[in-house]
Amino acid sequence: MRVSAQSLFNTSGQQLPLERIYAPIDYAVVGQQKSGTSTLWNLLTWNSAVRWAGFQKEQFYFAAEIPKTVLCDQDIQTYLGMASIQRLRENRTDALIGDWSATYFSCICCAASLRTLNPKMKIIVVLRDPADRTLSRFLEQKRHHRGPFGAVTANHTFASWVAFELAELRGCLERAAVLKAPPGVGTGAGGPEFPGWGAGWSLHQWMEAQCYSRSNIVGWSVYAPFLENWLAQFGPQKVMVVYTAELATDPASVLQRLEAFLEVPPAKYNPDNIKLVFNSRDCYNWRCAKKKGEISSSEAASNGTNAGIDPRAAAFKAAMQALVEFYKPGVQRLVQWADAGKITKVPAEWRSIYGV
Ligand SMILES: Nc1ncnc2c1ncn2[C@@H]1O[C@H](COP(=O)(O)OS(=O)(=O)O)[C@@H](OP(=O)(O)O)[C@H]1O
Repeated sequence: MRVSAQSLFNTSGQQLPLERIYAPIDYAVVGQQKSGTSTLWNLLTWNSAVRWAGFQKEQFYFAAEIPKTVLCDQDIQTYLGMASIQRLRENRTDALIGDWSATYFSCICCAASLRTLNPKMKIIVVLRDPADRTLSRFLEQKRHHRGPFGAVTANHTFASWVAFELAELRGCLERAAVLKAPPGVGTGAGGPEFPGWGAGWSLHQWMEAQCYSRSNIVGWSVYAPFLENWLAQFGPQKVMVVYTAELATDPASVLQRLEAFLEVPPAKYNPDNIKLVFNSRDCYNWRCAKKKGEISSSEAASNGTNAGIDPRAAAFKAAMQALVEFYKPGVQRLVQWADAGKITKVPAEWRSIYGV
């Protein structure tokens, strides 16, 4: 990126220190994809002390949508240039700069890369009811034929896709289980509280996490291994979990909590604006805002596709139930961490839906 000498001066003619312009990012909202990250981006950045890296919401710099594009050893200098863009644009270096790539949460090496970039970085994770996230991502791909999973889902209904991806995942997990260390070897008693990639995970845990990270629609909703990995690198004090459900019911509290976490002065938000929903199934775009009442049901939004999204159909109900069973152990782990005060309390609905 080219920087003119002029752009290094702020409006009052004072020189901006180069080491601040090109300083690493201060925080990252790492995902999860399809959990309301676009809404949060639009809401939280109404606070002028909170800015983002690059020109748009997501950079996909260290990981894109498909795991094979994970690039944890990407060029640092270019990345620092991305961090400088909003600082230069606004002629200031006092705002926080964050990376909003929702693909990082499931990227196994990204936590280590970001910690190397800035060990003081604050990490924000947005989590949605796992089965709902899966449905959301599937529907998006059905409607976006040119999306990364548009072609492979084209001939599938939701039920047939869930059966297919669950079978793939279970096969992968079985192969990973062969690597399970015998008792007393690897992590376990005496190991770190939150092990992660390069930070205490055994080969078995690494491969298991890979199974989920290579399964974008179903596997990315298994949050526990990914969250454990971020907690391993940053520790519970620097990782804040927010749930989509709270963003829906009480966005003002979520924003206040995040401002306190990021240690920025609180902004005054327009009460109507913070109720908006961005990037919904009725308008796939990071900046597209809808009022809640304007968003159609998943069933209605799937009209014209062969997605088979019908809450009354036995096949659809069975697929949702299969997902609930599959996600239950992961949700259980989140509940344990929440009960131990390590992460934000899990929404009450999750406890009843997942029976934990
Ligand atoms: N406030 C609030 N309440 C309830 N639901 C919400 C909210 N904000 C976003 N959403 C839903 O989150 C989905 C979009 O998530 P993301 O913006 O993270 O998607 S993306 O990863 O950037 O593609 C998208 O889900 P679907 O509509 O099911 O596709 C949004 O409707």
